[in-house]
Amino acid sequence: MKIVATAIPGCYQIITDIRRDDRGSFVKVFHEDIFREHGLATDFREEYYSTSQRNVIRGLHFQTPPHDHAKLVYCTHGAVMDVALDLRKGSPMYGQHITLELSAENGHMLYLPAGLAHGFCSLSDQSLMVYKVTTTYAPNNDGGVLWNSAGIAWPVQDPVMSPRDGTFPALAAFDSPFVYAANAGAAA
Ligand SMILES: Cc1cn([C@H]2C[C@H](O)[C@@H](COP(=O)(O)OP(=O)(O)O[C@H]3O[C@@H](C)C(=O)[C@@H](O)[C@H]3O)O2)c(=O)[nH]c1=O
Repeated sequence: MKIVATAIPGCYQIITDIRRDDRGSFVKVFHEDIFREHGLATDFREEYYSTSQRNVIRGLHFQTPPHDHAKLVYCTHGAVMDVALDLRKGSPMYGQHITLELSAENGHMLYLPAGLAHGFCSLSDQSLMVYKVTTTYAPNNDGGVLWNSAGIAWPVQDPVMSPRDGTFPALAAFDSPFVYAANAGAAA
């Protein structure tokens, strides 16, 4: 696997080696030594997945301190436009985002340090997204920023969304509890 820096400090695109043969494919998604060498968290505590139909947008989500976490995401079926938004006060990229395509075809993953919001738009009829996070689910610390308030060029204007995702504050009104630290890649 190749770990590639993005414009957001501590946030990495991870390019996996997809080994294809007559049976199908084989993809390694986690290697503790390689993650550690690059300063990425390795202490994942929970793992989950979701499926989304075409034009679904989920996000932009995070957990607040002290339950904030680093997150590794990848798509094992279909394709998504994935987004990471930097919410760390003092970060040179505060309020800015990156987008990249994650798909079963390209096998790319995204690693988000704590303090970033995450979201995606499903580009295929079915997208299966898998997550690993370094803290467990804390419903009272589960928050978000409004999907269309951060200048993201979403491919749909009228997405399928959860009611909750429409209630989050706009980025401009969001008082961030996250603070930028130089060792941004590590878990909280
Ligand atoms: C995130 C989460 C949700 N839930 C529950 C709450 C709810 O009943 C149901 C669905 O939750 P949500 O609507 O929040 O699911 P969803 O909108 O898919 O939330 C996800 O969005 C993407 C963008 C992320 O980055 C993820 O970390 C996560 O926040 O599952 C858990 O039990 N554990 C969890 O860790």
